[in-house]
Order: sequence, then C-alpha cells, then structure tokens
Amino acid sequence: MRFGFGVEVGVGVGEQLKGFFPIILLTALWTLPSFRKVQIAASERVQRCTRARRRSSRVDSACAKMARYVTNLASMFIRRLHTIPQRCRLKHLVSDTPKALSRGPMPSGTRSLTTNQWMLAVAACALVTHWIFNRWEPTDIPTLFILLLLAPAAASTLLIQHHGVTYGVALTFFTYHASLLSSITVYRISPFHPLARYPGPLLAKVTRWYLTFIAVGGRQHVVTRRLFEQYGDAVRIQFRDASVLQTMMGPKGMPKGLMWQVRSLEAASPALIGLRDNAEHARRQRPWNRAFSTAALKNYEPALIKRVSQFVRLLEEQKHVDFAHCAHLFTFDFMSDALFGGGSEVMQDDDKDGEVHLTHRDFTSLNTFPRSDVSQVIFRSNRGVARLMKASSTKDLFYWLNNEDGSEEEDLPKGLVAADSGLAMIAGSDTTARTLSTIVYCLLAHPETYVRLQTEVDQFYPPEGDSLDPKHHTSMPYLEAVIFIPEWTSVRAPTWSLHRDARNFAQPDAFLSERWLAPEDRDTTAPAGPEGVHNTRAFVPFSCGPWNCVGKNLAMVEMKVVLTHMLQRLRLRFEEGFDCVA
Ligand code: HEM
Repeated sequence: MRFGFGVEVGVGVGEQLKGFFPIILLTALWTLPSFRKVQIAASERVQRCTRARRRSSRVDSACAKMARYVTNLASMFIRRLHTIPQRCRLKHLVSDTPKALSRGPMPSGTRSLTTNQWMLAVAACALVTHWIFNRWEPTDIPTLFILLLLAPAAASTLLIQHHGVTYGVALTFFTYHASLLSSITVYRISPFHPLARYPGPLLAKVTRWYLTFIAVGGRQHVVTRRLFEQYGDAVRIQFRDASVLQTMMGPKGMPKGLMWQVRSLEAASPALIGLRDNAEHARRQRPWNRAFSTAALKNYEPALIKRVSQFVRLLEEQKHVDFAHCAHLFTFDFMSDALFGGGSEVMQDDDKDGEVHLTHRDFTSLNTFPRSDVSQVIFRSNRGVARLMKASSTKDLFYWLNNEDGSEEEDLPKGLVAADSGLAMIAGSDTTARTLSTIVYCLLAHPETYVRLQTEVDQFYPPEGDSLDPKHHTSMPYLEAVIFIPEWTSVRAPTWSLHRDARNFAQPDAFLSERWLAPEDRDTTAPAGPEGVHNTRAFVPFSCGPWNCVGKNLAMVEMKVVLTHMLQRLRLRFEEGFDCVA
C-alpha cells in the first residue's frame, strides 16, 4: 500500500496509466496556449471561409463546419479555465488576449490567470509530479527529463509572455521544484509515510544524501552502529536483527531494492549484482556457479600460485611497504589472470594506467555516487577486447561468462558479458585486498594471535614445505579463524553493525580468533577466551541467500594461500611510529 497525494488509482488502472501520466500532464500544460492558437486559427479560418463563400459558390462548407466546431470547442475550454479568476474577483489580470480572440467568438468577460494563480497552478502540477513519483517511482531518464525539466519548461511558456524569458523560466522552475521538494519533505516526515513508525534522525528521513554524506567520509559503519544504539534495531530502512536476515535476503526473501538498479554498472546492460528479477538473476548466475565450482577452482590455481609468489617477493624486496596498496596490486593482477587469462602487470609496473585506483574508487562509490563506468573501462582495456577476440587457452572466468563451454543455449549479449567482467574485477579484487589488509593489520595489532597463527603455519609448512600448495588448509582451523574475523569487510554497514552487536558475539569489538575454533581446539593459555553468545546466523560477511557472494570459495583459497606463504617467508611488523589504534 502506498500513500500519495491525490486520489489513489487502483492498481490495474494505475498500471495501465503508467507511462501515460507524463504525457497527460504535459498535454494539460500545453493545452492552454495551444488551444488559444487553435482558436485564433479556427476563427480566422471561419472568417476566410465566410469571405470565400461570398466570392464563390463552390465553397468548402464542410471545412467551414469543421472550423466552427473546433472554434466552439476551444471557446468552451477557455471559458471554463477563465471563469476561475472571474469568480475570485481578481484585480490584476494578465490581459494578453490577442486581438483575433477578442474579435472572435470568445465570450465576453473572459480573462486570463494572474501570475499568482499561475504559480499556484504550477505548484499543483508539482504535487501531481510528486504523486507520480510516489506511485510509480520512475527512474528512467526520459521520464525524469519530462517530469523535472520539460513539464516546468512547458509551464513557463505563459509566464514568458508577460515577464520575459529569464524571469518567466526562473519563476516557474523555482515554483515547480520548490513545491516538489517541499511536498516530498513534508510527506517523508509526516505520519502518513509508510516508514513513519521507524525512528531515525530527521535528515535521514528526508534524504538519502544524509547517508551519502557520511559514506563519503568513510564512517558509514560507525555512524550506523551509533544510530542503532540510539534508536534500536530498526533505524529507517536498516535493520540490526539477525532473525530478519533470512526474511530479507533468504531464498524466499524480498527482491533486491531499487538502488541496485541504479547501482548497476551499466543501466542498459546490468551486471549480475544489479539484477532485481529473481528468475533473470538465477539464469545469469548459472555461468558464475559453473565458474566457481570445486572442479573449476583448480583452473585458477596456477595463476594464484604465480601471483602469490610474485606478491611475497615484492614484499621481501622492500623494507618498508604500503601493504594495502601492494595487496590491491596483487589482487588486481590475480583477478586479471583468473578472468582474462592474463594481461595485467601492475605488481611489476605499478598502477600507471590508474585502473586499480578506478576499481578502488568504484567500490567506494557504491555507497556514495552509484553510477559507474568501470566495467566499460576494464572491458575496453586491451586485455578485455583481446580476450574476446581469441579463444581461451585456459578455462578462465571469461570462458564461463562468455558461454565458451556452450552450456547455455543462447550466448549472453557482449554488453552483458562486459558488465559481468567489470563486476568480476571490482568484486574480486577490491574485496579480497581490503580483507587481506585488515587481517594483516589485526595480526600486527595483536601479537599473540600472530604468534599462534605462525605456529600453525610452521607446523604444516616448515621452511622447506611448499606453502603455495593449499592441501593442508583444511587441517588449519586457526588460519580459517583468523580470516573470519569480521573486521572492516567491505560489506554493507548493517552487516558491520550485526557483527559488532554484543547480542550476537561476546566482546564484539575484540579481535578474538579463538571464538571461531571448536572448544577442543582453543588455546587455554590464550588471553580472554570468548565466552558466551556466538550467533553464527548473524555472521554474513559474504551476504546470504540467492544473492550471496559467488566468489566466496575463490576468495577463501586466495587469502589462505597468500597468508600461509607470507607467514612462511616473512616476519611482518608495523613500521616504526605507525599509529596503531586497534
Ligand atoms: C573477501 C573477499 C570477498 C568478500 C568479503 C565479498 C563479499 C560479497 C558480498 C557481501 C556480496 C553481496 C553483495 C550484496 O548483494 O549486497 C558479494 C557479491 C558478489 N561477489 Fe563477492 N566478496 C569477496 C570476494 C569475491 C571474489 C573473489 C569474487 C570473484 C569474482 C566475487 C564476486 C562476487 C559477485 C559476482 C557478487 C554478486 C553476486 C550476485 O549478485 O549474485 N566476490 N560479495
């Protein structure tokens, strides 16, 4: 159910009218000037016809009849419009009636609207526009263009006649948009809004720019958590309650929100993550599932081993290193290999084309300015196009996305393959780099955990052991426990709040890897072992339900290999003077 201004149109009728409304609105706005023109033209035609009839007996009487009919219709319409100011007894009239009109069949006493009344009419149109937005939530550019620009532009034509172009246009646009914004604001904070019973800061109720502003500063997770503490588990459209996760995101959960459509990398060619239709999503997800099946994961291992060795060598060569930057270079090179079978050498050449920065910026912009051009940039880069031209030498991710295995009856259009490739680069590199950096940061900030993990790595991968071979990973519970520390993962803020909720995890802000171990594996000498609540249902760093992370298994293998190899070969520590606030 929706609350809107004006009359609630029944769903069936409303749906049918959908799309026609802007046209109806525009027609209404255009009617006034255009009917006058019709009327002038028609009355002239009548006069011409009458003169012609006098001159010739072969006059087109049908034409004259038609012209009279149109004239009468126009007169009727204008009479109705013009009786409003008469009734209001307004002193100040805009008398712009052309001569032809006053001479024509216009009824005596007909007058035009005053400027004030015209502004009122414009404000009323803005309310109708608000109702349209509220009812159908249009997001497509043509409709937005019509509603936000064309409608006020059309409305301004009458004022222009009396006030000049600049003043007429400025006044109409100001009246229209100020009325629209005021109407939206009042509605959003009113008790009629469907979310009225969910508390939250006033600004958050009024506009999403509130969150955007906070996200730009990189503190969205902290502010959201504070809001949950202040207002409770439901703060204006965000929930911090593990029990609603399945209802929201489970197989029978809600469809993805509208923002995903806008977030979609290319509106016309949406990537997997931007699909809101369940059936379409399931269809497009099939190649991804094949690409990350247990058997297919083996295909990425040679690239992973090569890139992890190169990454650790890069760290070894430098005494002081910006770990987060290097991690981004590493994951970018690896994803490029895994996706296109190679082509990127940013670990060697650094990010000279700015692509790594672009993916990083793009991921950050998900919470700020959601449109993105990165998929096209990535795809149009030499390696994307080159890979499209040649048959695959390895079963890279593109092999599956481009249906080179022939499993799907129909190939996906190249625009969609490009969009999914861009998504793979962003979702597969930035996430893993950030998680890896966070793990290393936490290890360095908590030496006791570092020592414990080092002991486990030394046990399974002694100096002469092959630390690039993931065969022991399943016997290394501490490695997994460390990776599962839910700190700073680049997931949505409510997830961060869920993970940091003391009702889900004891000592939620503490870096306690022990909590992820079975009781028998826990080190009894470790400080402050986690006692109490441990709600794994509330733990969703890779999201949950049908839209969860398809790349989870690849990410886990990647992080485990790089961590074991790093810990076997390197002794990491914070740089002198590093401000560790963990
Ligand atoms: C530690 C690393 C990673 C984390 C924490 C992570 C997290 C997530 C999360 C939370 C989502 C759900 C987004 C949402 O709907 O709100 C997601 C989706 C996705 N992730 Fe990951 N991810 C990681 C690594 C990867 C990797 C390596 C890939 C490989 C390409 C990948 C590919 C994807 C894709 C394609 C989706 C969209 C799935 C869909 O909409 O059906 N991710 N990821």
